[in-house]
Amino acid sequence: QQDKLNMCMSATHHKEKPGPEGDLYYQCAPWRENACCTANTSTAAHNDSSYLYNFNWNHCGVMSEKCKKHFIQDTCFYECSPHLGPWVQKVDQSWRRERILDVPLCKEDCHTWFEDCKDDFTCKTDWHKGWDWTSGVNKCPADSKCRKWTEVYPTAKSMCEQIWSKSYLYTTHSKTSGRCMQLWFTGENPNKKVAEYYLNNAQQHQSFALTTLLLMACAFLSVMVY
Ligand SMILES: Nc1nc(=O)c2nc(CNc3ccc(C(=O)N[C@@H](CCC(=O)O)C(=O)O)cc3)cnc2[nH]1
Repeated sequence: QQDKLNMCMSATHHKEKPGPEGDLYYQCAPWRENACCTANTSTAAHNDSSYLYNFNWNHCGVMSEKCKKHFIQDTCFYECSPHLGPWVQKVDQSWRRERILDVPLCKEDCHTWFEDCKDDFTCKTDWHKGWDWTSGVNKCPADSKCRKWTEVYPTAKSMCEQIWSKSYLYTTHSKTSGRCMQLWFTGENPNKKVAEYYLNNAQQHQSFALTTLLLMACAFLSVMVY
C-alpha cells in the first residue's frame, strides 16, 4: 500500500508520479520537495481564469485578495499534494478519472478560509457544476443570483464541504493533532503522516470486518453440521 501514501491522482493536470519540483511558485512552494504539480501548474494556480480550468473567481464582482489567497492555496493543495491516496476515488467525468472525497481538513484552515471570504459574494454552493460556460469562463447561471457569502454558506463547515462537492470533510481536529490535512504549512509536509494514520485505520477496519465475516461463517457452518 506504499503507493497510496505517495501518488498522484489521475486528473487534468496532475503528473503521473510525484517527485521534486524545485521551481514551484509562491503559495505552491511548500510542495517543492515532492509534488504532483509542475512549475507551470503552480504559476497558473495564481492567475485569474487560468488555463487550468478557466475558472473565474470574480463571478459575483471582484473577489477580495484575502479570500482569493485561500482559493490559490486550495488549488496548490489539490494540484500538488502527493499524499491524498486514502481519499482518491474513481469517477466518470469528462475532465478527470479520479477525484478526492472527504479529505479531513484541519479546522483552522477551514475557519480562516471562511472568515476571509465571508464578505464576498457568490451565486452557487457547488462550484463544480451548473455554471454557464458559453463565454469560455464560468458565469452565474441565469436562474441564480449573487448573494452574500454567508447566505450561501451559513457556516465554515458548509463552505468547506460543499464548495468542491465533498472534496473536504470538515473536522474539529486542529493542525497539531496529526489527524487532519493542512492546506497551509511551511517546512516538511505534515500531511504524509496524516495519510499514513488514516490508511492504517482503514486497513485495520478492513481486517476487522473480514475476521468478523469469517467467524460468522464458521459459526453458521458449525450450527448446520450439528
Ligand atoms: N479541493 C479541491 N477539490 C476539487 O475537486 C477541485 N476541483 C477544481 C476544478 N474545478 C472545476 C470547476 C468546474 C468545472 C466544470 O467544467 N464544470 C461544469 C461541469 C463539468 C462536468 O462535470 O462534466 C459545469 O457544469 O459547470 C471543472 C473543474 C478546482 N479546485 C479543486 N479543489
